[in-house]
Parts: sequence; structure tokens; C-alpha cells
Amino acid sequence: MSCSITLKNISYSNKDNLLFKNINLSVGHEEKVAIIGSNGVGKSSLLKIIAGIEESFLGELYLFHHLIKDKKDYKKFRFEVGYLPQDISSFFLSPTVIEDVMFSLRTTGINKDEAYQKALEILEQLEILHLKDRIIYELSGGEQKIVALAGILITKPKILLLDEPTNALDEESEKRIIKILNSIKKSMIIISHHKSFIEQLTPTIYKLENKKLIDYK
Ligand SMILES: Nc1ncnc2c1ncn2[C@@H]1O[C@H](COP(=O)(O)OP(=O)(O)OP(=O)(O)O)[C@@H](O)[C@H]1O
Repeated sequence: MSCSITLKNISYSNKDNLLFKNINLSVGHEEKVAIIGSNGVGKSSLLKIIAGIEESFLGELYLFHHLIKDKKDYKKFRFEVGYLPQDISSFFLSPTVIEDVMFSLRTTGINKDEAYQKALEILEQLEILHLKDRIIYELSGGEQKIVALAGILITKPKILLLDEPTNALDEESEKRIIKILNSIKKSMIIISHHKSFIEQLTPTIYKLENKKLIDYK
């Protein structure tokens, strides 16, 4: 199988607290995998390891079959991985929606006019074009989540790492996210407490429990 993400014997401790031990996981090309588990078991920590943010783990992380040994290795794949953190309060770098979504693309070297057009397209696709000139910090939490997702999707990463993508969303917005994520052909790891939400995205669900990742079904 062609794997986008492979974890081999990943163990991680937060301070002196061992959160998980010898975790193995493979996410295939365009496969969607969900991870559930109780509060505080380490789901976000695991995603941060895969996102290249948390480096103090044991074991091996591979992206597209390349062993990631350090930040320098990870940098080669930075445009291939889109990470939506659970807390998006420090996610945004520009004041308005359109500027922020464009900014993500500008970092890949695309010129301003093209970035603007692409930003309009992604906002339309996510049905938030009407928010384009709004100040991000004046938006609701749910609206901010969708803007953050737009900023990630616009760079067309091959891997999406989504930490609780619907935790501030109402039913309508959750439905919209399900529709969007189902229409996207990418490798994904989705963390969520909402089983009804993830069951509409993927049959492949794991539970982080007793420091292990176990098949949920
Ligand atoms: N920056 C930090 N400093 C100290 N402890 C932390 C830090 N971040 C997380 N922790 C602790 O690490 C453990 C795992 O946290 P993590 O956020 O990975 O869990 P989680 O499974 O994602 O939880 P939740 O479902 O509540 O989001 C928790 O006990 C948490 O208190």
C-alpha cells in the first residue's frame, strides 16, 4: 500500500506522564482515518507529532515513506501537510478573512492577483464568500474554523490533520464540513469526540485508550 503517513513504535511522555507507548499507524493514499478517545489521553499530542510541532517522541514518523528525523526533514514536506489545531486562537496572521486566506498561498510564492482569485474560489467553495472582508476576530468560533480550513485547503496539501474540526460548529456548519471533507480526496487524520460526525466521513476509526491505539470497530 502507498502510505502517506506511517508511525512506527511511537511513544510520547508529557513531562513525566507517559501518554502512549509503541503506537503504530498507517494512513494510505487518500485514506481517511479518525481517532477518538477520552479527554487528556493524548490525541492532540499525537497529531502534533505528525504535524511536526512536537519533536520529543520516541519511534519513527514517515511521510510518504521518508523518515522524518528532524525539523529540516519535515520542512521538505511543509506544503504537503495541512494542520488544523484544536485551538485556532493564534492561527490567523492577517486581520481580514480574504487577506488571511491569501497569505497562506503567498507563502508558497504565488503572486498577489492569483492568490486573490484562488482565495475567492475557496471561500465560495466553502460557502463563506460573504465573510471575505470581515475582521477574523469579530467572527464566531464556527466561522473562524471554516476560515482556518480555507487557509489550509487553498495550499492543496496532500495530507490533512484535523483536530476537532467541528467542535465550535452548529449542525448546519457541521453538515457543510462533512460535505466538504467527503468531497476532498486527501489522506486525513481527524480527531473528534463526535462519533456521528466521523462515522459520516470514514469507517476507519481508532481509539486512543490505555496508552494504545486500538481498532474501534
Ligand atoms: N503544554 C502542556 N504542558 C503540560 N501538559 C500538557 C500540555 N499540553 C497537554 N498537556 C497534557 O497532556 C495530556 C494530553 O493532552 P492532549 O491535549 O494531547 O489530550 P487530548 O486527548 O487531545 O485531550 P482533549 O480530548 O481534551 O483535547 C493532558 O493530560 C494534558 O493536560
